[in-house]
Amino acid sequence: MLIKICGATRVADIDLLAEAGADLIGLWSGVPDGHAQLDDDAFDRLARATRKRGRTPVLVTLSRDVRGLLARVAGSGVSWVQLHGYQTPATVRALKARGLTVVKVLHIRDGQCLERPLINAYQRAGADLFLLDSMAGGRIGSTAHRLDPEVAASVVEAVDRPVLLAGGLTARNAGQFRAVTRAHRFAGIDVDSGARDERGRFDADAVRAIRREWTVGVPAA
Ligand SMILES: O=C(O)c1ccccc1NCC(=O)[C@H](O)[C@H](O)COP(=O)(O)O
Repeated sequence: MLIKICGATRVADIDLLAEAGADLIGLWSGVPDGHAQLDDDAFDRLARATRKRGRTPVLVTLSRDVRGLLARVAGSGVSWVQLHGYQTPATVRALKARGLTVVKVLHIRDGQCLERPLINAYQRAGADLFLLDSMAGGRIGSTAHRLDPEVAASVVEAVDRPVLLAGGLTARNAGQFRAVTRAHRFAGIDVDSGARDERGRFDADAVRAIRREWTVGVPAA
């Protein structure tokens, strides 16, 4: 299974996350006012540092501007894109046409998956993976709001692509999601808040504990 940690802003973050066991590292571009938004130079530098450490950088974005996204991936050599906003299936198709690996986020609010009617269209457009994330307090990411395990299990059953879970995940709540982690489509987890200390800095012990607890009983890929 994959461990994705989201929101690196410094090369020191990349060093820490790579050493602690992250497989994928989320770098933000096109997230206005986001706490981990990067300018283009910083994005390229952190993408290079991530690859140099043998990890996969992921462009995490709210943007619907396909030309802008293609320019960003061309400039940085990043090949994974996480569409975290309300991008359409057409956006997924346009990115897939350029050979990118596309992760489409499905938002869960009040127990409902907002994009459920679009799941088949995203699949036909070529989405490689889905990422389930919780919405809370008007925010659509890094909410630290725990996804409901039963709702997560029902969405995982409804899709035909591998799924990453997100939304308030920590080492401590791994046990609540065993029904999901045993599912054939479960591909891994994505964490921001739960990988940080009280000052908001990434915490290597927290990342190691997340890896240890979430891989219990999950066959190695
Ligand atoms: O954090 C945001 O506000 C955000 C905004 C736009 C795109 C992505 C965003 N968050 C990134 C993530 O993918 C987080 O890792 C995910 O939401 C899980 O966060 P957390 O619940 O804090 O573990």
